[in-house]
Amino acid sequence: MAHLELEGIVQRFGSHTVVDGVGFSVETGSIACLLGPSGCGKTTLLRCIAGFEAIAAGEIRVQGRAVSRAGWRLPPEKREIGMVFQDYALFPHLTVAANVAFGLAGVAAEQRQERAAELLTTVGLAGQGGKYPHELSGGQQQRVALARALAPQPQLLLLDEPFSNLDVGLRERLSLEVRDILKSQNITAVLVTHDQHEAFAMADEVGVMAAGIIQQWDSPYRLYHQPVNRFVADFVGQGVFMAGRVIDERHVEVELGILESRLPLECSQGCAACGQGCGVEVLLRPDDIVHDDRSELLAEVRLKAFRGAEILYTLKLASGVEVLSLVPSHHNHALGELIGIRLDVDHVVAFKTPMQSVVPIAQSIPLPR
Ligand SMILES: Nc1ncnc2c1ncn2[C@@H]1O[C@H](COP(=O)(O)OP(=O)(O)OP(=O)(O)O)[C@@H](O)[C@H]1O
Repeated sequence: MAHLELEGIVQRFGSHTVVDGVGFSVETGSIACLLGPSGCGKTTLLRCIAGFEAIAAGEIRVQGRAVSRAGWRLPPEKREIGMVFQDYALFPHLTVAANVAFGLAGVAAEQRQERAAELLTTVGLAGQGGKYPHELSGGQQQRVALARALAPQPQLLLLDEPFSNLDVGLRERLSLEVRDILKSQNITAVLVTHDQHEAFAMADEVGVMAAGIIQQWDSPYRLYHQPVNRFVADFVGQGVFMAGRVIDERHVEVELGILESRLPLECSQGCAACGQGCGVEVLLRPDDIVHDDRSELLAEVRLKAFRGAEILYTLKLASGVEVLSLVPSHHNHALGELIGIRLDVDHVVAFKTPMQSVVPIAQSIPLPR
């Protein structure tokens, strides 16, 4: 049985529908993430799960038991749900150990201390229980907040942008550490974030939201490689769309040549019968364009972003269209330089162009070396 189930959830503020018919389920021990741009309704949905917000329609169930329906909700304190917030929300006048033990009302003092110490060890803060929150770094404070949320052994943990106050490096490391902790304790969790790196580092499944609707509920891998619509393709990962024309179910012609797909062409919007000549926009990720000195096909370096092991190049083709290419950073080329590229597309993702028009394909005229 799924640990958490949402069915047809609608939530409104006045006439503004913020969550519009959302449904998904999360298995026990699984980590799910709601990912989307600011204002898409993800925090509101998390608050509905926690019981802080009422719902206008649908049903939320925790371990098969309804906790919210239109016109009724189980109060948050009766849901056995733990929460971790963006701002840590620690009590400044209590020690770290006392913060962690706070949720253990009704437990004998000695056991509370033991449990707090045990949780602080779990989150990598052994021996720090006597300190006050202001004596800790942001990352350490968030670990305390996690330990405090885990103290009462909640059935379900909800995390609202838990790492967004931390710097990028720490954010990624802590997401992985928290994932480890949750997995080791088989805790079911739902995370809300607008940061896809955080979502990908932590979650087993991700729901990409826009305008109150889950656009795609999938594994991080499939969201990146098989986005179901242009919104998901744009929001998740980087890439460009290039005009193309379908040749057959495994081949699409774009200005760079003919793309051959190992898997049958996946055209969105139910375009199963993508036929010859059908106009499409093909998603090209930076890893689909490979730098190859031996290639006849040249592109001009317009921008470069050094990323340590790799450089993300923005390359201009002869037609003026720009594409992205992720290249090992020892291939360090200057702006304006012409470099050889070739396509290495494993799986072609195409979106039907409006009106099913047959688009003209620019010829891939080789740039002069
Ligand atoms: N209490 C409220 N009263 C009225 N409108 C609200 C309330 N809370 C949120 N909203 C509106 O609901 C919409 C969704 O807000 P929500 O906070 O759920 O989005 P979000 O995706 O979590 O965004 P962010 O990443 O910026 O937190 C926004 O348009 C917001 O202005």
